[in-house]
Amino acid sequence: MCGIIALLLSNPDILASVELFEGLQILQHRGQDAAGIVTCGHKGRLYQCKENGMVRDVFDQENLQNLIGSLGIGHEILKEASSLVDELSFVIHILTFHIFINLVRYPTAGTSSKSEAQPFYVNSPYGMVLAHNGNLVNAEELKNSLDVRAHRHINTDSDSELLLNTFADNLQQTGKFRIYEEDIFTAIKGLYEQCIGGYACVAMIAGFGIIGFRDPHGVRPICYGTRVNHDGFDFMFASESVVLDNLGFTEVKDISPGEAVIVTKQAITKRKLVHWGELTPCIFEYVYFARPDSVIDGISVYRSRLEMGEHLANQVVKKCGKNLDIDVVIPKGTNQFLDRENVPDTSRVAALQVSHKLKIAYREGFIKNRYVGRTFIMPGQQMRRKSVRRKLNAMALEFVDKNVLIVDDSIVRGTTSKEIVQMARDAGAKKVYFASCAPPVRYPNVYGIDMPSRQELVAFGRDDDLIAKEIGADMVIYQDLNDLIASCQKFNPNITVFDCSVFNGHYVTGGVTNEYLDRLEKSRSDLAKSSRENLHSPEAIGLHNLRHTSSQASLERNGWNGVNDQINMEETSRQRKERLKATRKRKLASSKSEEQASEEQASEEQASKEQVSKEQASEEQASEEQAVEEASNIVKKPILKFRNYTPSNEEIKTAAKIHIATPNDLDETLEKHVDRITKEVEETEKAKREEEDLFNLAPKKPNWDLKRDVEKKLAKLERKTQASIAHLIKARLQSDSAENTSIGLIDAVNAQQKADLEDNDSD
Ligand SMILES: O=P(O)(O)OC[C@H]1O[C@H](OP(=O)(O)OP(=O)(O)O)[C@H](O)[C@@H]1O
Ligand SMILES: NC(=O)CC[C@H](N)C(=O)O
Repeated sequence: MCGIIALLLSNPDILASVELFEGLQILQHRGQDAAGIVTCGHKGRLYQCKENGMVRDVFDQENLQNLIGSLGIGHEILKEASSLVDELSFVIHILTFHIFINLVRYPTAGTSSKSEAQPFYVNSPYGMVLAHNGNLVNAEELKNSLDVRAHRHINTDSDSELLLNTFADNLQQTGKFRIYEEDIFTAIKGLYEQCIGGYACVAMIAGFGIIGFRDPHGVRPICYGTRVNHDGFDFMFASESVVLDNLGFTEVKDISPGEAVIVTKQAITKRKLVHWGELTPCIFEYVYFARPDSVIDGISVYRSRLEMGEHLANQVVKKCGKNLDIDVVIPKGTNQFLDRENVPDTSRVAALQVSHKLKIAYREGFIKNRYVGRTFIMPGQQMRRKSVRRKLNAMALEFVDKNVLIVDDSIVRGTTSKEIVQMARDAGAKKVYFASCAPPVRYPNVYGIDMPSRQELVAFGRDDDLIAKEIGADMVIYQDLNDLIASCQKFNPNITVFDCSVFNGHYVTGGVTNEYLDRLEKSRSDLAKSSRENLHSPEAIGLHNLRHTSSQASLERNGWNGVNDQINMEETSRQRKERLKATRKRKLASSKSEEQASEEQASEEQASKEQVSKEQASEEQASEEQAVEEASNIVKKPILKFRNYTPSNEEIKTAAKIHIATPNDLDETLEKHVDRITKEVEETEKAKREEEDLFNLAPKKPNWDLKRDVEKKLAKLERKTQASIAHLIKARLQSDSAENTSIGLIDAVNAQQKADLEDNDSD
């Protein structure tokens, strides 16, 4: 699963990267394995930073500041890695983590190399980048067609590269030197017909704008919103509405299936391009993936989870009947702290409702360590299992001598349920019942959730009793699929079908054959990935940046998604600051000419003499600032500016200019705003035209064949022209109110004019 964002800011001097970074942090629960941002600077040049790791590991103040431009797209991804064979090999791999991460991680499509981290880039027919959430089921056919028909070189196994190249190829077919919205719509319409699967995409065309589009069945979520401020209007696409809410965007809408929305500095244009699809959003978003404070396709995720709890309580009563002997309802886990980086406590909302409905006490018996990420989206079975233990801690008091009902959002591989049932027993529970808000997961997901192998699903080929036995529970109680659908549909009855493929094996897009599922299983099961581990897989060419070392070091320190989390925050931040300092100095040194460097040295020496009484630390600081200032002659870096949001990252906070929007900022309607901008543009254009007229007095160049004959006449004409220009300038200077300062200049012009006239007469 991935989180995607695209942002266009009206003020060209504000860095889009800052809010893209904030947005990706808010979407961290959708993917923990890699993150990337690409921005577009003033001259249409693209800047990028993408790397393996959590958002906080990939970006820092320096690389955010180097992501120049007021528009950009961001992406974070969940990838999948192989299971490690046994506990011993797990330990070995943790110790040699740099090798581990290069060899065994694996995404939903393609490999896990950095070069396959999104966003992807192509340079033809325009500079284009794309990021997506989802998965294509006809990737092989597409790849073949792009090669044979379109002659496009596809360098990775990532389906994002295929989507981007299909889009680019379709644009190329329009044969235009400059594109317009119409051409983009034509290209995306073609893409809808060529690409089968679930995909929500954001793209950016250098120097043009940003684009959001969603597959014709609307399987994966994507929404957009606008924000009006003093500079104009800003526009953002995001996977979940919570990002838009947090960053102050309003008028939030979902992109409908088969629709595309194009946003430039001048206009927002949207169009539904195909009508053969029907909105079938993935129901697993509501069950597990999305944050409760998001609204997807008109359905509040939080409300749908409450409703799931209501229905689940009915199932408990149905299954236990008169023997209902539960003392306490306990959710799978409760976060130790509540802050914006937290992953959602998916089971908690439903568990509260179950307790309420059954009138049985609710207790938070499992406390979560927030530094350990979401285990379901972690690489490898051993790691998932170990992480559940590290992440959750059972409070014995809440379990001892009790019959407990543990409520979780889902049981997929059974890793979590098995571990926590055992933890409950170890803590002294008498009986352990396990209730799941989702029905049994029996089929693979092919639309972007990494559940590729039927064999790995604990419910595959097992009934409820066998599942209970497998996870060690006294009883397992599942949600009914119709009840799950009703829980979501209640809040948007217009949605008649959901993608429930993991529960019923029905794939709404078509094109998912048994052969495809077999292929998928063979290539992406934990077992298949584990044998890949031993293969050497060199890095493919990709647009990745030079941060491998630091990022790998960070992974070595923090472990994969926080699994190995002996986190020493101070040490981490100290090392990061040192790295930053060194990189900045290196960059400055290499980007300056020798002359500049020696000038700088001289001025640095001067500065240090003047400050000789100050402490060494502050001297260093000053010279660094001076160097940065000089470097800004090469690339002028705009100020980081946050709006409607106070950053949590201290480093960024100190470097940023915080601007909290007042209600007045939002008073203006979009229409009024656009009118105002139009007027401003017209006035500027008019002024420009008037200015230009003065200089259009210069004669046009003669035809070369006539030049010989008219050369003399031309020379005379030129002198006369000069005299006229001088005359005009003089007239303007005389009318100038600051007469005194103009006198010298008028005399000079007079003299020049006189000389010209004498020269003229002599002809
Ligand atoms: O049966 P499994 O294969 O273990 O998968 C299901 C579990 O995975 C998820 O937890 P996760 O730790 O990923 O998410 P959370 O942080 O939201 O609790 C989910 O909430 C279930 O507990
Ligand atoms: N989880 C996802 O949405 C995966 C996106 C894409 N298929 C990739 O593997 O990069």
